[in-house]
Amino acid sequence: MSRDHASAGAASDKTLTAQVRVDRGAFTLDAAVTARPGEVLGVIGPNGAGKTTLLRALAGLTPLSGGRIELDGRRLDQVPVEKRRVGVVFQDYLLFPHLSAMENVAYGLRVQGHRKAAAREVAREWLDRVGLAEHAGKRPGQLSGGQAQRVALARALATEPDLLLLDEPLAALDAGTRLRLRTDLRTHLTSYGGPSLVITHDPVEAMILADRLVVLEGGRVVQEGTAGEVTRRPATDYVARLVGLNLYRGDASDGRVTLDGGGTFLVGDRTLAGPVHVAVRPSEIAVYMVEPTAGSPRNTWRGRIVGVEALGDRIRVAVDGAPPALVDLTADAVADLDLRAGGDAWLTAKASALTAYPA
Ligand SMILES: Nc1ncnc2c1ncn2[C@@H]1O[C@H](COP(=O)(O)OP(=O)(O)OP(=O)(O)O)[C@@H](O)[C@H]1O
Repeated sequence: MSRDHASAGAASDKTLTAQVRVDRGAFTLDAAVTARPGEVLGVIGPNGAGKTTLLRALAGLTPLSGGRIELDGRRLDQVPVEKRRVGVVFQDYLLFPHLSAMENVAYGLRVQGHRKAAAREVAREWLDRVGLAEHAGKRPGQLSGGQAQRVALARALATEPDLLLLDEPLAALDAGTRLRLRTDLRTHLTSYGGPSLVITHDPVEAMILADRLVVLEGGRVVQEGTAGEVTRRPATDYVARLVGLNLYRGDASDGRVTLDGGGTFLVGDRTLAGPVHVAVRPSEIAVYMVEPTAGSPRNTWRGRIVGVEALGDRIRVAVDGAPPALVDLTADAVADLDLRAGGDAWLTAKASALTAYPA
């Protein structure tokens, strides 16, 4: 690293604390996010949830209607955009088509006031770090998607930003390239040292890249936590679908949950009372063609098969009943049971296989 670059900023000691409000006609984003130095915050949510709006607001590209953005207690939202030291990787990278990879990376440093030679030296180092040393002279049009992504990442990191923001950084890549770059990106995010925020549609990507997840829906944070916390106890139908869980709402009393949509579940926990969620993995539900005889404490209910579809190495069966359920079976089991859409089936789930928690 050149001397004037090394002295430029210290990304590693700043915590992001933001309360962001953006009014956009019918849509309002009102979300609080925090990220510690070195922490990668994954932002997930359905289309139109406000993920990009959040990122643009943090970057200063969309004005706040309210709230504040602080880095280590200092107001970032009062700093002019060009002085914010925020690195952004956009979904389509937004590289300058007429500049070489090296000039694209050097650009941000030039804007920060680095001299041309120093900026080029740092840019070369960064292209080397992302494995593109021999492509420094190429323009974006001569690079593959994966290479362009790495130039965009190098451009964002070269400025030693206090905050790093990435909007669907791997979405534009083909599946194979995405897989390879995911691991590289995780490595770069880990060595970055400042707080970073990654928007993604892909739950697997979120789990690999992020230390903690924030789920946005309708402009609000509906859940946050580690991937494990979010997937074990989804707070909304969106999260449950994302992680492939059945999620039910109901009212608990004395180890029994009366489900809002009809039906009851015996759950293991007798201490729960009042509104609860019950999450059940599709693989924890068994299917029978005739009513099973009573065994260990379990829930048994009847339903109609409304869908049978292949899902990787399993078959996912959708059953309409009280309650409805998604069930994962092996192909052999589906053949043995002679399951087909339109037929009736009995479902069972052990009380111990249900996760019940306060809603
Ligand atoms: N320039 C704009 N003017 C007015 N409304 C906008 C504008 N951009 C986005 N919106 C609205 O803001 C809401 C949130 O959009 P945003 O792009 O932030 O969502 P997102 O979670 O990033 O969605 P996606 O996953 O589809 O990219 C949407 O309802 C959208 O219609």
